[in-house]
Amino acid sequence: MEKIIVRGGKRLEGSVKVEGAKNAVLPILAATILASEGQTKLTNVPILSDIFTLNQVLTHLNLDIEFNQDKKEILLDATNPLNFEAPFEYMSKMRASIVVMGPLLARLGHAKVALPGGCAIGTRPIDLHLKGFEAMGAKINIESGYIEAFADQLHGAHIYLDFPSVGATQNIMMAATLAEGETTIENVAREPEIVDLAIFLNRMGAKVHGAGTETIRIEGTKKLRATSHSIIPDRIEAGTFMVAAALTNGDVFIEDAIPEHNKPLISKLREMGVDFELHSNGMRVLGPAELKATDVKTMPHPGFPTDMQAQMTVAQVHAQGTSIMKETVFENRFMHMEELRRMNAEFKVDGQTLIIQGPSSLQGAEVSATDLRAAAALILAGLVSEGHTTVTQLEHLDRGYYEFHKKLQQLNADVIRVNDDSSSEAIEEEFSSLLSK
Ligand SMILES: CC(=O)N[C@H]1[C@@H](OP(=O)(O)OP(=O)(O)OC[C@H]2O[C@@H](n3ccc(=O)[nH]c3=O)[C@H](O)[C@@H]2O)O[C@H](CO)[C@@H](O)[C@@H]1O
Ligand SMILES: C=C(OP(=O)(O)O)C(=O)O
Repeated sequence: MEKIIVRGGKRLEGSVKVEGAKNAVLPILAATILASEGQTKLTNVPILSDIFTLNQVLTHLNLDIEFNQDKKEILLDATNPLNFEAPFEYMSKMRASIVVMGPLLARLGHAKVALPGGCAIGTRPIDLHLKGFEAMGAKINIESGYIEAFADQLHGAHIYLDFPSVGATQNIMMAATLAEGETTIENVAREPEIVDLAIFLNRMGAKVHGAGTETIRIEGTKKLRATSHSIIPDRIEAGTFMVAAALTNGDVFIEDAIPEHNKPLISKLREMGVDFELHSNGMRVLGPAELKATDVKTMPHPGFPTDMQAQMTVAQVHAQGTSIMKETVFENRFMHMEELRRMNAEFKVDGQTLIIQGPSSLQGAEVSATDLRAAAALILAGLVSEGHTTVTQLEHLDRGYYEFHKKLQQLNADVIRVNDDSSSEAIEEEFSSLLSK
């Protein structure tokens, strides 16, 4: 096991490049199941544990996969006879693998997947995915922890989502590409990752219209073929570096960050006193000497993203004045706050709302990452804490950030990643070696 140790106090400066988006590549990998002809080539693929997990699922389903990590490129071939079952062993590792269900149902008329269950941030049901499949003619059985869906031929349908769920929009959209007739889905998710998936599907020969708006219309086709696609940059990784620059009075250029994808975050950080220079190949972020308090409410896109909530709370803890954070997307996404409390953060929790009294003078402590974005938030907090902050349970970080400590080092931060049992001499030596880099 490894841990990250942060020695606070450094101003972040320099340039950092973001990877391809985890939340875009996962559904696109699942969509390759739909191609009954040719070999798919995906580029700008991030090297993350979630990608390896989904590749295991796809390999189990009998796709041929080659991941060239040097080139950040994956080749996939789904022309073999495919299996219809994604077992618990893989589904339990990553709930996002539920997105194989729509493509399997569309391509094979049969899908059996282990129920994904909840996770640290909430219960995360999949009722909306299943309602969509049923509306398209699928029969659903839930038994012994597995969901099984059958449909000789899916047909088009008119579906209204009670909530603009990202996963349900993706699953239903993929299922509809090979359905007979036209499917309309209303109140869909509008995230940039939905648009990237629609572009990919249309390159495969699908007819998806309206992605990025509230209504998506899909004309079913008989067959889809493999294609090539470059994954969009990760707006949440970019956002995490924006907060890092904001916190440390930094001057950071975030290469490949797309301002359009991060409007609500940029707007809130501007309110807090952060300056931005927006360029065609990225953005320069200039953190102020002192951040101002601000109120934030998470919402489906184009609202403030829940995946930036934890990182933003660190900026609020560090800001002058009282800030509010209201989480409306997940019911249990404040677990990182109790870890921040050990670092001296001052706040109150009132249900789904945080009242944050800043600025807290943060003190380094041993803290544990409870989920992916909590891991990033605790490391960010370490950057502005006195002394050393040790963050454990890095398996959460590795789901969504590639070499996060190295990218922070490149920006001048004192951050190291060491084995759990490293001696204090070894740790000091590792920090000293940063000076010579
Ligand atoms: C791999 C991936 O892309 N993950 C993202 C995706 O997750 P995911 O696709 O799981 O998130 P959803 O948009 O589906 O979930 C949002 C809310 O809707 C609820 N819900 C969802 C489906 C359903 O059938 N019934 C239901 O009640 C969920 O419990 C949650 O409270 O979008 C989330 C919201 O932006 C992000 O935080 C995740 O990073
Ligand atoms: C919650 C997240 O991912 P997932 O939906 O895969 O758990 C995230 O990316 O912050």
